[in-house]
Amino acid sequence: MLNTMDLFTVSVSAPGKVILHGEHSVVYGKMAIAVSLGLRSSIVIKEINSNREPSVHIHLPCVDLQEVIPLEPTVKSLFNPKLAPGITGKFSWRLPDKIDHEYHLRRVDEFLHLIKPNFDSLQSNQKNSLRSFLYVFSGIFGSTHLPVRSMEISMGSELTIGAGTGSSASFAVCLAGALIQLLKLKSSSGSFDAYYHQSSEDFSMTEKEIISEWAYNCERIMHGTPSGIDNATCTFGSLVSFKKGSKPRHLSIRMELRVLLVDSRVSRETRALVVRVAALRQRNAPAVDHIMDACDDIAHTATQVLEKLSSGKCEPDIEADYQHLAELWDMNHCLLAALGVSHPSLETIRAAARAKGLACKLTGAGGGGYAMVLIPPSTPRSTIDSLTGQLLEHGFRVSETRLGGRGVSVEM
Ligand SMILES: Nc1ncnc2c1ncn2[C@@H]1O[C@H](COP(=O)(O)OP(=O)(O)OP(=O)(O)O)[C@@H](O)[C@H]1O
Ligand SMILES: C[C@@](O)(CCO)CC(=O)[O-]
Repeated sequence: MLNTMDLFTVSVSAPGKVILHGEHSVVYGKMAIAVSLGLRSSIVIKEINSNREPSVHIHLPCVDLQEVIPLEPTVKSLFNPKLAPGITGKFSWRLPDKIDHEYHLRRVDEFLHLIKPNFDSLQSNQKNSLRSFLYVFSGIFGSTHLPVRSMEISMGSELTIGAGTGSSASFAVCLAGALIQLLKLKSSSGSFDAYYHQSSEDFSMTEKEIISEWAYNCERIMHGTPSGIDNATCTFGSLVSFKKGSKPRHLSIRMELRVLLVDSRVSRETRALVVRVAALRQRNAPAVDHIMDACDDIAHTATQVLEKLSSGKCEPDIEADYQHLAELWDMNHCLLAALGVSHPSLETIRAAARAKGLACKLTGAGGGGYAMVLIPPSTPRSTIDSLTGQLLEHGFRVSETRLGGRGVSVEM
């Protein structure tokens, strides 16, 4: 019999991400680099004693959703996920890349329709959050013998949802991280199958790889064919480089780039912008291919400069290295503008930054969304405050944040 001593609470956070270089060109096989944001999502899972039917109480204020999911039918319908066709053995939570994704997702969808007959009338962001929750919860706990009990789960985020800063990956990384942390605590606490003799307070590299893969599966639920760069960046933090068809590469950059992250408040659709670039390329293939090659060179050079800056070996060059980065940001923005994915609001932000001697580029698909202003360490506080004031007056949203911070972490 479990007593209150066995009730666990876990708290986990994960960053959002921005693309530093390689947006659009990554679609054509070039290198992209993304970096974690200082803005984070967080989750708290609290096991509770309840006299009512054992249930999971989910509170997702960012998508305006509050749900109670009964545990017993969840266990019956969704536990024991299957391995993908052609793979023999038994599924384990350590093998998210081996799950029969389509089948498990289909079971989750059928189950949600069963317990929530009005499921189809929910907004699509609410549906995706619920699907992702049940998918990961049953995928992880459904392959263990650990007893599941009533719990309260609540999630918050400092990120704007659906604006290109990786809120979906950050959400999924938090979720998978917290469930794995709970599993660690439960299995190290008693006489259950001991996955861990001792539960550590943070995630190991192997656990991070597992978390990133669960989050990748959630990204598939949200987007269909994600590249994998978002979940990797939100999990590992720091800098991730990515090329289509290869595994994302985690680069350990021990520095934090300071930026002003400016929300143009112009909504845009990534898919439409990608189509616009494809159409431009169809009419002007050689010119567009040269632009993509130039973006690729910029991504490679920027990686080298960042690695140099982070090595800490060359103190006297810091100013020059930041100047080099600024130059690369400027060139990259202009190349993206040549592809037709800037926007008057992004140009207004850039002009204000340039008037203060600061480099600025759009990030993500463009056409609106976010711009980033690079703030070298020597920038006077008064310059940052004055630029922020001007941008706010134009009606933009501005957050001063750091890029390149820690990835998924257990909060004390
Ligand atoms: N804090 C959260 N709580 C619940 N659901 C969330 C939360 N954050 C993100 N989501 C889910 O992620 C979806 C947003 O994914 P979407 O890819 O549209 O935006 P993004 O991840 O911010 O942008 P991008 O993928 O271009 O960086 C939401 O619709 C919701 O389902
Ligand atoms: C524009 C794009 O390169 C980045 C969008 O964040 C599209 C993609 O990589 O799928």
